[in-house]
Amino acid sequence: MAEAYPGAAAPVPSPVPESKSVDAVGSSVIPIVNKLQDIFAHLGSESTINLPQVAVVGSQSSGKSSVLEALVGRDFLPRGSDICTRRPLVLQLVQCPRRADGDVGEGDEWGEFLHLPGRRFYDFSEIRKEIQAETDREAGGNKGVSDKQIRLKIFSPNVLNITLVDLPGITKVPVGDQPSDIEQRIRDIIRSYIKFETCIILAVSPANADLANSDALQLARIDDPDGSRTIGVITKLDIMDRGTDARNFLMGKVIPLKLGYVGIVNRSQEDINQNRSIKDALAHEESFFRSRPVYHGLSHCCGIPQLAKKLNQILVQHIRAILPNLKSRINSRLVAVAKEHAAYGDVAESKAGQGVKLLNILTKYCEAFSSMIEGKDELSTDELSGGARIHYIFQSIYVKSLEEVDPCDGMTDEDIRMAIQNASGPKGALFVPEVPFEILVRRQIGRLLDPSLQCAKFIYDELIKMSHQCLASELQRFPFLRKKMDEVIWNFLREGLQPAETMITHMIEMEMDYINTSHPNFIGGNKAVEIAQQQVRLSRASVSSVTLKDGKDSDKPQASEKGQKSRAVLGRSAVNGIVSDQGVQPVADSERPSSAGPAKATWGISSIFGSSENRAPARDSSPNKAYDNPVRNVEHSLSVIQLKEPPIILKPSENQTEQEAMEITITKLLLKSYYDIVRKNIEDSVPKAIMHFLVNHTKRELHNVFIRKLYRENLFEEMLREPDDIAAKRKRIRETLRVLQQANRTLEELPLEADTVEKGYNLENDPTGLPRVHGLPSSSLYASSEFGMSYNSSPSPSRSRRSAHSGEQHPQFYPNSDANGGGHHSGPGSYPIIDGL
Ligand SMILES: Nc1nc2c(ncn2[C@@H]2O[C@H](COP(=O)(O)OP(=O)(O)OP(=O)(O)O)[C@@H](O)[C@H]2O)c(=O)[nH]1
Repeated sequence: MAEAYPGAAAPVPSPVPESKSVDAVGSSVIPIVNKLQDIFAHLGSESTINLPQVAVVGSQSSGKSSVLEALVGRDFLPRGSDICTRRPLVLQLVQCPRRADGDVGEGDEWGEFLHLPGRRFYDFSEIRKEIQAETDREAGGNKGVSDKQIRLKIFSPNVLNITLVDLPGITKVPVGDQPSDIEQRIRDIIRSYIKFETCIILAVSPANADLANSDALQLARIDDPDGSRTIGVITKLDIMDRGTDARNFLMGKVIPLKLGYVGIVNRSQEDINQNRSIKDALAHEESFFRSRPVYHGLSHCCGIPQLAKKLNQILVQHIRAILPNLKSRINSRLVAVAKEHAAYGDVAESKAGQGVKLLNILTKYCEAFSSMIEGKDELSTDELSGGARIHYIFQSIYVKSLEEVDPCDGMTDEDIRMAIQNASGPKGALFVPEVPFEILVRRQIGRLLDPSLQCAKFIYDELIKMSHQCLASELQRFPFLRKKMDEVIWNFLREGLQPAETMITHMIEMEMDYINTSHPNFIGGNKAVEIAQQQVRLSRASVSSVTLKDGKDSDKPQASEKGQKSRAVLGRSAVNGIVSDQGVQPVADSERPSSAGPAKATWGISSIFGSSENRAPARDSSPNKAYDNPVRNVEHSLSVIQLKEPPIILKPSENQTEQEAMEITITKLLLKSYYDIVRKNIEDSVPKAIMHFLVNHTKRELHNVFIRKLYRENLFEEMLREPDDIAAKRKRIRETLRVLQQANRTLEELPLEADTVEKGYNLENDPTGLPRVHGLPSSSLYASSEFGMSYNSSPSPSRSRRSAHSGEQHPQFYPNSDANGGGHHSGPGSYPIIDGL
């Protein structure tokens, strides 16, 4: 039992039963925070609730450490009239698990310093000594100040995970080892903590100094100009000058603060010297306010419990801010888990039930497969899927690749020349024969087969991929069924691939089999010759201009003659005038094909050139000097001319004649034109064949195939057999769902609960079922004016109670005299002191 304080208006009954543990700062928020932590844990996230830090600032000896101690409820900080706090003390309260029986014993609460890892301080007076010793170690023994923190953790089942910071007090005149700029240094240390938006500032000002010039308020205002996180704490109300009081200040009339002020009476130095406990100090404080009529009606801003209440309110507001986000996270998780739970479904027992289930799965699978192909499935925004991938393969891979291929790819001019010479047989290259064009174009068309078959294979692979994705989560339950379904669909797809491939092969073979040179889009021989001549003329013009410049042209009559001969052949079939344009003599009339008109080229290939009439005259005109010359030469020779043995492999002579160049150009033009026609046909019809034989066929027939192969009564049991771990998983997911639903309900209730805490009520742990007021003395002596109650020095036990749910308070005066008998825990005796460590 506390010793009576001098000056107390009346003997103060014991605030709480000695054995009863009292509450630490924010303890009323603990249940809510614990619930939230549970919810976070269920979300499987690392996130926790980061509560704001609380820092005490003020001038030296203003009572900062005393306020902190009272809030924590244990004696462990060095206090005194001289400078005590010389290094920032970062005090982390850490909630540790409660014993199974719920009791808190001596060994359940301890302190640990960062600089002494692993050492637990169960004796709190030892903590104070270590703070002093550690301060001296860093800042020296002679009033020196250091910004190096001391970090202390207090472990207890009764605390909220919150950080409190005790800071050195502002001083003006350097003493001891303090440097000349001590005031600025201390201000800098303080600001390095209070500048953060998440820091609640307790600006402590002693009432026995000039409040209007408070260092604490002045400093807090710099970092919190609108006062949204500053609580003004006025200490030493008990030692104000006689005749003065802090009423106006507490009411915010002098320097207004959004969060308001709280007036405090801490232990005096004498009380500390006499080892008066915090509990006694709180009782004394209550008695003080009760005995000072000037503070009546200001109960909401008087006393440590009110300060605790204000802090609780801030914590609750902070928690409230977290709730909406948490709610939406829980909701979306709930939706996902509920979906997963539904996927596990129930176990069908009867044959009929199993049949329905199996049929259902097969039908759903086929629907999902079709939807995926048609693009009605859940549309991904990350990548192409299903049918869109098929389209991509057709257009962006297959068609694009074909279009990029040069029709003469893999075929050099020499190849073409060789083919022309071979096709001409022994007659020499009099005309461009049709045969090499056909051979070459066939060869190029044949090259379309591989990419077309590959395209079909790609689509087949895509369908296999889709089959994996269909009903993936639902079929996890039935691995045997999944395996069987995979087998069926894969076989079926393979069966679909075969006709598609055959069709593609046929289409290419058809194209190769009949070269339709009458195709309306085919360039035709005449046009090809025309273009080829233009090309040759252009290239020759550029060559001759170069040679003329060199002045060497006239020096080479042989070469010119040779050119005349080859051009003569071209001249016969080419448009009149073109050759002479090049400076070559026109051939004799007798050598001209009679029916060749000037606008009609007669290259001797009837199918290409459209008219077969041209062919005969062309043949008639074939004898020329080139054929006669060797005979003449032999007749005139007198000695035997020995011929060289022909080599085993014969290649055309190295020099390409102009006629040959022209023939090559024409052949290439024809090739390109015809190849383009075929390519377009194939580009169009290969995707159609694949869609018809493979994709759509699968879509149409899959369900029937499934039913035929898998829907057998004797297989139901086997098909729907679940692996053991699935049952366990179903159980787990059901439990997760239940927990999440619970968390969701808790979140629904939390705002109401938070509301209660914010108003200062906590219905928990009250044996009478009456609302126990946290952070606010349940004694009506402290009845809040916000509830229309006032401080009363002559308490009446007969005051009525009002429901906490309706936001009303239950005034109780002296609990021991409470007629209803519920007062053993209320009134000064049940004063909910902030303790618990
Ligand atoms: N009578 C009375 N004395 C008080 C009150 N608050 C603090 N004191 C005394 O004032 C002195 C300074 O208190 P501290 O809590 O050490 O003050 P502080 O602001 O932490 O001091 P420094 O850390 O040195 O700046 C101590 O002797 C306390 O007992 C009060 O409300 N009334």
